[in-house]
Amino acid sequence: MREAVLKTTELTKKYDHKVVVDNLSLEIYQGEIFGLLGPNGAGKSTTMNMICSIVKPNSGTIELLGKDPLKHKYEVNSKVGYIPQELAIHGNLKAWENVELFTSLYGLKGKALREAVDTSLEFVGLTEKRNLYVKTFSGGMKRRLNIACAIGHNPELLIFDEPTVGIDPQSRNFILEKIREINKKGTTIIYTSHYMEEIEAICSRIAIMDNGKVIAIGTSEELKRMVSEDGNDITLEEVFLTLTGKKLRDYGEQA
Ligand SMILES: Nc1ncnc2c1ncn2[C@@H]1O[C@H](COP(=O)(O)OP(=O)(O)OP(=O)(O)O)[C@@H](O)[C@H]1O
Repeated sequence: MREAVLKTTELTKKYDHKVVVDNLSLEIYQGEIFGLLGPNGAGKSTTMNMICSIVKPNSGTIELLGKDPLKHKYEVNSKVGYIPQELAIHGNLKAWENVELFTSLYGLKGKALREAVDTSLEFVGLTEKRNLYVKTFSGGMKRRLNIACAIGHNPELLIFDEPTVGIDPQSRNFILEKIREINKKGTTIIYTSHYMEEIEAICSRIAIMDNGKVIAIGTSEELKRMVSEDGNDITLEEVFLTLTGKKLRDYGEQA
């Protein structure tokens, strides 16, 4: 039987009276690259933030690596890496200082910390830029550094929240290759993006989320067969639009 790295049961989050994550029950298995798709405001980041104990659920449970992250906060969170949508890095620190700062939060010290910083910078191709201030970095370099800050403690689960926003195809391709490489070493990955081709290229299973609920889940082929009989004549984007509709989301209730 496959081992669930993450299990959410009826997870719910409300802001004021609006339910933004609605009774979400989800299982993600060891070794997967699991893709999470959804229109703006679907509840993807809120879900990721609850999994990482950044946002507290109103109800429901989370089991992460077999434990309740609220009861075993340090133990569980030290095995998880989170690459947030908003860049977390500091422009007035050098590249290595950023990686050291974030990696030290997971308890690494001394030689182990120095080695983790070197390995992480090397992994994202920034060794030669280690002494530069981050405010001088291009968008692609910042995105790569954002990843370096989350991998030094060798997490068992890595969560990427739209890690390729606003970067060129070369940087994007580099990041996707690196995610595959990390996964091959055994790390389970959760990946959210609006880029369907990225999700299709790297994810073994995909969930489509809308209005706080998972409305479809499966491999890319299974999702395609949900809306088209043979599944060959349809793209993932067409599946997405068929299931979630074409109404713009960022105009809220007025649209
Ligand atoms: N701190 C907050 N206070 C109030 N409302 C919030 C807060 N954070 C998120 N929301 C609302 O919750 C809903 C879900 O937001 P969330 O960021 O989880 O969506 P998302 O699927 O990640 O969207 P996107 O693709 O745009 O990143 C949105 O309506 C958003 O405005």
